[in-house]
Amino acid sequence: MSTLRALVAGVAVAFLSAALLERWFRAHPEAGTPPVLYPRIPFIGHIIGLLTEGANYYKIASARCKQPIYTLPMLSSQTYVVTSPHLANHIQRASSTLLFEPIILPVTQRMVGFSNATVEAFRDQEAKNAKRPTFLDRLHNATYSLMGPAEIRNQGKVVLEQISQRLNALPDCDRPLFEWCRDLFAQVTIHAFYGPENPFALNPALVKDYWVWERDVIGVMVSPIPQITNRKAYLAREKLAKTMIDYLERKRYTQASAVVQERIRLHIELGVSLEDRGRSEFGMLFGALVNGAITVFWVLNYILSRPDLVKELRAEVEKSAFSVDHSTKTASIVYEALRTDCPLLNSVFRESLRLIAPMTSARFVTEDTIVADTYKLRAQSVVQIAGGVMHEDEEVWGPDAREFNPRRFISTPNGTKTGPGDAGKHSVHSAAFRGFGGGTVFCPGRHFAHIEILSLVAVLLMGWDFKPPQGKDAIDWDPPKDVKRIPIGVMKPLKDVVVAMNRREELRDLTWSLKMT
Ligand code: HEM
Repeated sequence: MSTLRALVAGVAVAFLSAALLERWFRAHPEAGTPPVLYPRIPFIGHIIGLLTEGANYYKIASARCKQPIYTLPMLSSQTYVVTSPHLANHIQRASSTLLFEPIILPVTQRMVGFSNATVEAFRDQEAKNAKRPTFLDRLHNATYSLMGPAEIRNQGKVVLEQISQRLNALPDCDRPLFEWCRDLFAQVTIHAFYGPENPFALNPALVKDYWVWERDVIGVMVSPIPQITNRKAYLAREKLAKTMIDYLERKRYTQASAVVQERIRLHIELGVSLEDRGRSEFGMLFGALVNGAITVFWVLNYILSRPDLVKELRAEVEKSAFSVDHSTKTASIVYEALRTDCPLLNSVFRESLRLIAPMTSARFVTEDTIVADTYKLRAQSVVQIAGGVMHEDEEVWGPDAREFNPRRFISTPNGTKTGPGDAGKHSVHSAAFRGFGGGTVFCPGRHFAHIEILSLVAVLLMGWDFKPPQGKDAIDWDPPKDVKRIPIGVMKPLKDVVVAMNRREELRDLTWSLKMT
């Protein structure tokens, strides 16, 4: 009984001290720092909010604190949340003191299980001291240059050939659309990056392990003992990491993409162990597979649930990018024409991303930094550009900000703000669309993702009909999204959508060929 009393007294004292401390801080906010949004439960309220509400918490907090930037105090540190595109632009430009590296390194270590020695090697203090480009600088530069719009063509051709082959062998039947998109996307993407001897090609069942791990990736990352608390996902991760290690050990990468070959070379040059080189490539898969696979499902969902849009898009693709060679019975779709001559398809792609991408671009403040000549960000804090909040902001996009508007990006890739009757249309700030991040951490995979997603969507629209499955009168489009997920990627559907996928009768006998010129 006395132990219980002591415990209750201890908790009461802790709460009282926390409340007093917080009152003190409230009375003495530091001059120039962004306004503070205090949590309802002192010190830990925002942490609880983020753990329980995920990306949605930034929307809840921003609705309470309608400011372009504000401070979320958490225990002894703080996070600054940026909700204005104008300030996002300033944050992106302050890249000498607001860094991605101190955030991404520990995150990746927890994600893939690197040793501490490898993380130290990645920090490359020697290069920093000598003011030379670090390992991560060189990896970053190689990735951006080898995945640029011109350099990505070879890899693009491989992925289009893979999609074509798999679709040509696809039987008509009812199938869960999300699961099907996800698995197809994983297979063709890993082939394009890691070549024909990639682990999923040698053992297709591994794709399922991949999604088991991905579903609980956050759990594995935050638990101190994931081998016990998140066992299934942890074991899947270890199995996948081992297959990547085996892939490297047996030098199965001779036909891999240029970017993978260069990554492998740079890791060997740094002296990273075989084990951690395998884990690093496994981590790379997360960037390459997950967002694209989920995005393709949502783009299809937004289009196929709107019969008029299906008609318009078919007409656009048919006019600009589609042709049939009757002598060989081949139907072709040319990617470059999709990119440059199909403005509605491109607009739908960006609009879909706008509605499913809640990602926050997180940067670590390495020294006190003044942003936009106004706000002081304190060293050792984190600043987050709240993509999900910005994407739903009516001030930015107009009164239909939460709705799907297929034409929003039709005249400019930045999007246009809608007004009453569309009379007052004007271009949106270039930093408001956060689907691929921005600044020095602008997604290097975006050109490749564009090739894959636009081509796959176009061929499915042209070659297949999507009808209700057996026994149903309608398709259950627009499943709920996992809005509470920690914002490390696009939102998944919480329920799959079953569809009857049948080849269109008039094109049934043709072989499909997706091409790059
Ligand atoms: C629809 C598909 C994709 C989406 C929505 C997406 C989204 C993003 C976003 C939002 C960021 C910025 C993160 C930040 O600011 O903190 C990012 C960065 C990154 N993405 Fe993507 N991505 C996609 C496809 C890909 C692909 C195919 C790759 C394959 C290489 C890739 C590799 C990366 C990498 C390596 C970074 C970090 C860049 C750096 O370290 O500077 N992404 N991506």
